[in-house]
Amino acid sequence: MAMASIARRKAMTVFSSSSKHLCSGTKYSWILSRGFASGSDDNDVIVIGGGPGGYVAAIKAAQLGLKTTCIEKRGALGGTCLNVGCIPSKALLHSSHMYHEAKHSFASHGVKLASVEVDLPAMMAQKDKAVGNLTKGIEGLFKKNKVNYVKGYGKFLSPSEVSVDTLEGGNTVVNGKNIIIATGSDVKSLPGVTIDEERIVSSTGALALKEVPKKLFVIGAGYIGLEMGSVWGRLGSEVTVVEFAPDIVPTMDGEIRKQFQRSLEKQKMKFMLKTKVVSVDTTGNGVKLTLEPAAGGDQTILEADVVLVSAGRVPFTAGLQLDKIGVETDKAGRILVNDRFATNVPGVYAIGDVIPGPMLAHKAEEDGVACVEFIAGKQGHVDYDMVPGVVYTHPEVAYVGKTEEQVKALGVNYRVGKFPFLANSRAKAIDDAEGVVKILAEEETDKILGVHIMAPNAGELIHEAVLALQYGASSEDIARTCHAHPTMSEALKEAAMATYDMPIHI
Ligand SMILES: Cc1cc2nc3c(=O)[nH]c(=O)nc-3n(C[C@H](O)[C@H](O)[C@H](O)COP(=O)(O)OP(=O)(O)OC[C@H]3O[C@@H](n4cnc5c(N)ncnc54)[C@H](O)[C@@H]3O)c2cc1C
Ligand SMILES: NC(=O)c1ccc[n+]([C@@H]2O[C@H](COP(=O)([O-])OP(=O)(O)OC[C@H]3O[C@@H](n4cnc5c(N)ncnc54)[C@H](O)[C@@H]3O)[C@@H](O)[C@H]2O)c1
Repeated sequence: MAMASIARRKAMTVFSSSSKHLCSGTKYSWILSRGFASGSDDNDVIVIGGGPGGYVAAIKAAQLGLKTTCIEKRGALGGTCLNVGCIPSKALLHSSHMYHEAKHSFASHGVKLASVEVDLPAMMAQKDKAVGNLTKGIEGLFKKNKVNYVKGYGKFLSPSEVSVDTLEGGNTVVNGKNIIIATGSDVKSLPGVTIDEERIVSSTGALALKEVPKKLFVIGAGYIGLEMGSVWGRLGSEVTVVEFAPDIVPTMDGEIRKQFQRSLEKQKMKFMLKTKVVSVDTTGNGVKLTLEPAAGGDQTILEADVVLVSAGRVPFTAGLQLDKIGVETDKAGRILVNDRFATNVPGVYAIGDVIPGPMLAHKAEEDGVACVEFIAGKQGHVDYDMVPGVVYTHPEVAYVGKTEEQVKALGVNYRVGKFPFLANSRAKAIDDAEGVVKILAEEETDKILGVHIMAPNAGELIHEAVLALQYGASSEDIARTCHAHPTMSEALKEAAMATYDMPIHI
């Protein structure tokens, strides 16, 4: 019966009424009434910003037959994610993990090495190669899909005209019926902490340090702080993370977060929670930090070689001249959009990090596709409740849906099923068994509400759970689905069994 319910729900849930961006929309009929270009030089769609939101929107628009131009100021496509974010950080996470494994784990697998050394320039070169290949790949996709690419800084002259100061030094004006703002985000600065990208670095500087700092101080225990802290910690830095909040990664399920913090502490990462940085002094050789409890109290002075500022990111709209056309933003500077990504100015849309919602590349991509589908008169679909989050440390932590704290706050009766990787045969076979799968399901219906995984490859394992949530599956649906043996995925099946019944292997 459970299997049948998967198919039944499939039809119901993908385009369910709870989906965020599905409006039949007479209210927004002006979007379509602007029409598409017809043989003039005008574009159907102009996209400002070539990051995961912008470049994906541009390609999709072209695939839908719309004449499309993408304007990007950095001289390379892929945005923050490909150039100074997701890709270079994952390259360094992988390289530093290999070094750490070679140094600390290979011998227990019977692989003996005379010596293991870090060659930082070679590590950086491998990262740069990965970035270069991928950004050039997007240029290739633009050519293949006939997206016009303008390299330069875009600013609005009117709701249908964008002036571009080109990287070659000239200026050109691009016209379009529909304009999508996909200008992304930038690092959030802290008062009294001036980023010089050498001793006080943002994530961009932390991805390109010339030597391994002896002491690295990280401000903010979020995604960037923990990922980049892991990279440099594995390469030999003493890493201390200061966090204003009482917990690391505030969006994570509390129980998983505690286990995760213990795991990072075992890797020698130190945490100072409920603490704030009062000032940073760079007049001497190193950096002197004055710290204070978040609630006030005695100050402490610490020294570090490098300080990473990773206290969040803010939407980036500088120089766009939004005020000229009257686009509304909220107090945080995020562009306000309706369920179809339309701003208050007819014909102007916004997607990705520059609008409210999770600041994640895959969310920006989904926004981009849905936005141009609406522009083309089709239905688009993005559900922010179904956007997975992954912290790419070792082990990784991945999650989708509600945390236990959120389920409790909703007053829903629920069950919890857990399964540790210590009881998973594949994890034991490869001697990498730290972690757990935790599933939350509604007691009455068994419908899955949230899935939280800490495991070496949690970022891959989570997608079965995302699909299950998206299709409204029950824990029994997952438990009765055949999983290959021996795989880490079997831990998800066992956790599902533990949710509505009993697991076999523990
Ligand atoms: C260190 C780091 C690691 C990250 N890792 C991950 C990860 O592993 N997974 C994940 O999902 N997310 C990750 N992120 C977040 C991810 O990078 C962003 O969510 C994503 O890039 C947002 O995409 P976007 O298209 O909205 O904006 P962006 O990628 O910021 O792209 C916006 C682009 O617009 C351009 N632009 C801005 N203004 C103008 C203008 N006026 N004219 C022309 N061009 C303009 C910018 O140059 C930029 O290239 C990471 C971020 C950082 C900093
Ligand atoms: N793996 C990924 O998907 C990934 C990786 C890196 C970045 N990102 C994205 O980039 C964004 C930015 O990353 P981030 O780590 O800078 O932000 P974040 O929002 O993930 O974490 C920032 C942390 O800094 C803390 N903080 C804020 N002000 C502080 C202060 N004054 N002192 C001490 N702590 C302070 C916050 O409480 C929070 O825990 C994230 O929102 C995330 O969406 C994602």
